[in-house]
Amino acid sequence: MKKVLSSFLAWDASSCANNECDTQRGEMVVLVTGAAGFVGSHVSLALRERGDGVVGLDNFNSYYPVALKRARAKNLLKDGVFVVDGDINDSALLERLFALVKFTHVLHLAAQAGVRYATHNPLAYVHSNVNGFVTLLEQCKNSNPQPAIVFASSSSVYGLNDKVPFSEGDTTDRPASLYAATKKADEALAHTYNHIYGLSITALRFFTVYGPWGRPDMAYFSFTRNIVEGHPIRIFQGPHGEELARDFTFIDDVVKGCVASLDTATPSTGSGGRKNTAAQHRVFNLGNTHPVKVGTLVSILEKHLNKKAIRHIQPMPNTGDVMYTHANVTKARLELGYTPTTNLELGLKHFVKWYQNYYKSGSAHEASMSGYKPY
Ligand SMILES: NC(=O)c1ccc[n+]([C@@H]2O[C@H](COP(=O)([O-])OP(=O)(O)OC[C@H]3O[C@@H](n4cnc5c(N)ncnc54)[C@H](O)[C@@H]3O)[C@@H](O)[C@H]2O)c1
Ligand SMILES: O=C(O)[C@H]1O[C@H](OP(=O)(O)OP(=O)(O)OC[C@H]2O[C@@H](n3ccc(=O)[nH]c3=O)[C@H](O)[C@@H]2O)[C@H](O)[C@@H](O)[C@H]1O
Repeated sequence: MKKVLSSFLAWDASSCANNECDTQRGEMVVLVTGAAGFVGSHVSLALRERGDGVVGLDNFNSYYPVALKRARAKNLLKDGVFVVDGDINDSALLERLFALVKFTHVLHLAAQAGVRYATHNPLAYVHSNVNGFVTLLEQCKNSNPQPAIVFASSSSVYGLNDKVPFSEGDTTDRPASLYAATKKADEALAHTYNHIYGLSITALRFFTVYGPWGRPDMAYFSFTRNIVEGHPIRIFQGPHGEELARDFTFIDDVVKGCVASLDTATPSTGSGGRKNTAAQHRVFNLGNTHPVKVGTLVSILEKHLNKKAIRHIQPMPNTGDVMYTHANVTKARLELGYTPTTNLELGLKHFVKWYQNYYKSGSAHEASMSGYKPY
């Protein structure tokens, strides 16, 4: 594997041996799990572009079109990021990878995402989000040096809370979906590994992230496809006819939040499974702070696509949705310098341009969601 990896990597892993990298200067060596995914591919590119060492890991599962994941990985390779094809549950693979590369940081984004699909395939969430996370944490715990970990949690952990905007200190004990419950479990596991082993861990609660190279299972993407193809779209509403709203967050803002989290992550304090002193344990909201109704999102898409949607308004199915999300990002602003700058109007313009130029005509337009038809 060393030969295969080194021939693909555009950086010199030996320069970061013995943990001599200066993270303040951006000289990090980062394992990005879920690198062929939407968020992972964007952050990997951003890290690579500023000179950090990046190795990806992704199992290229077929939750949504694999061709899209392969196309993202192909782009990454052009910039010197090789994505290892493997599962985070494969502890032997992780051990080999960590023996080969002295990672200073792990950006853990691999997960079974999607709120509603959890009612169809709950065990996929347990496999990737719970078992997989523990397998990765065990590897980090046993590594020497122990890398600092930044991982994707979710706005969904706020569940049925109705106090808005959501702040990091709010309770998260009423998850509305199994997906949310697994992300809540991840946050609890992070606390434990920090407490016992001194692992430095940061949880990032993303709020409905969208943009070019996005996820075809998400509403903005499937709505676009259906509008373009002349199919109806379903817009969910609450039990009393209320419109649902989301704090839609543009990918470039989320990338900046991820990079700032890595840059401010302190090293873990344990080594080879032994704890020395307490290390960093942080939680941040990465949202946009301006919730928008789903119907408004559709109107913006109609404008950019210059085509009317066929709207079917329907009661929200009982599959784990919440009515409303809204991030308070004061903590992220103060500690990470995080300030979202792209509004939904502009962000969807970027997405539609990508969809029309690449996706519609590209090779990634294949259906492979294992028979699951979300919309
Ligand atoms: N996109 C959003 O709106 C959003 C919102 C909140 C949280 N998140 C979280 O952010 C992270 C990234 O989300 P995304 O939108 O890029 O999703 P994505 O599905 O595009 O990316 C996840 C990647 O992880 C890979 N993966 C899944 N299970 C794996 C496993 N067991 N081993 C190795 N690879 C595996 C998948 O193949 C995929 O490429 C996820 O943890 C997700 O739960 C996303
Ligand atoms: O921030 C998160 O924590 C989550 O963000 C994302 O979930 P959601 O906010 O549910 O995004 P998305 O599916 O785009 O639905 C958007 C809106 O459209 C509504 N919606 C959806 C489908 C449909 O057919 N009709 C409809 O009205 C729907 O009811 C909702 O109101 C990620 O997928 C998830 O991984 C998770 O991490």
